[in-house]
Amino acid sequence: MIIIGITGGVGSGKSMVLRYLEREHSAAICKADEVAKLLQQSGQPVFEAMVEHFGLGIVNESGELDREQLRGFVFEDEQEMQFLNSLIHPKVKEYILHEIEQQKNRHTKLFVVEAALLIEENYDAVCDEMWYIHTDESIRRNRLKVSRGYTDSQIDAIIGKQQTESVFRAKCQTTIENGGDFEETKAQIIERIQILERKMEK
Ligand SMILES: CC(C)(COP(=O)(O)OP(=O)(O)OC[C@H]1O[C@@H](n2cnc3c(N)ncnc32)[C@H](O)[C@@H]1O)[C@@H](O)C(=O)NCCC(=O)NCCS
Ligand SMILES: Nc1ncnc2c1ncn2[C@@H]1O[C@H](COP(=O)(O)OP(=O)(O)OP(=O)(O)O)[C@@H](O)[C@H]1O
Repeated sequence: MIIIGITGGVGSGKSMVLRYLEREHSAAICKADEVAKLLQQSGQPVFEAMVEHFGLGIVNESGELDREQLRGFVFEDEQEMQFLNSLIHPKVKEYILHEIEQQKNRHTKLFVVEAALLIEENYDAVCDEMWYIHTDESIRRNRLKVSRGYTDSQIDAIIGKQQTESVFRAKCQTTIENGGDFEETKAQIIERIQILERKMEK
């Protein structure tokens, strides 16, 4: 099984690349933020620990996590973010490692894990190679404003918590440029997958 780690800054197009790999290259995919969301549901130990630390203000009327409230606590405060990360990330990794084992048992050929934080969490040790999805910041800002209604200050806060472009480039074996039409992105992916497949056949 080939394991690819997909990373890059907020709004760079990681999810879009992941969806394409699932649809067109039959990849089994895993999104770390979806795993984190599962673990943050009420009744889970992570949920209880978050409420104990941040208070009932982060619980909405349905008794679930109010993500916007929690966002207000952590993206502006390094210590609070570190606390949240230390609570969630080891459990996310445990879940993903288990998923990888299951996919190996099913003889899956291509497994792709996606997160903005793969480098911080040392997923390079787990992946055969890491891909950096690169899109210029100005394009990411425009896309995020249109698609998610993010404001510049929300985007600033998230970017401030993520790796710089030079770190992403240094730590990833492949950079996929996604600032243009997605057809151009696909062409780069196809080329890279072919190289990887030839490597794995040897
Ligand atoms: C603070 C939370 C509740 C805000 O939720 P919300 O739905 O508003 O935003 P969402 O989760 O979609 O995050 C928005 C973007 O912020 C970035 N981001 C999220 N968590 C982090 C983090 N811990 N560090 C740096 N960037 C992050 C990602 O690029 C993400 O796409 C949420 O981001 C969270 O619980 N984060 C901690 C868990 C985590 O690290 N998840 C990401 C991968 S494991
Ligand atoms: N090549 C492209 N051309 C036009 N729009 C794009 C392209 N790639 C991605 N987008 C759009 O940009 C937005 C952000 O993309 P996406 O959600 O895939 O980013 P992401 O890196 O997964 O974000 P996050 O870090 O928040 O998880 C989406 O609305 C997506 O449709």
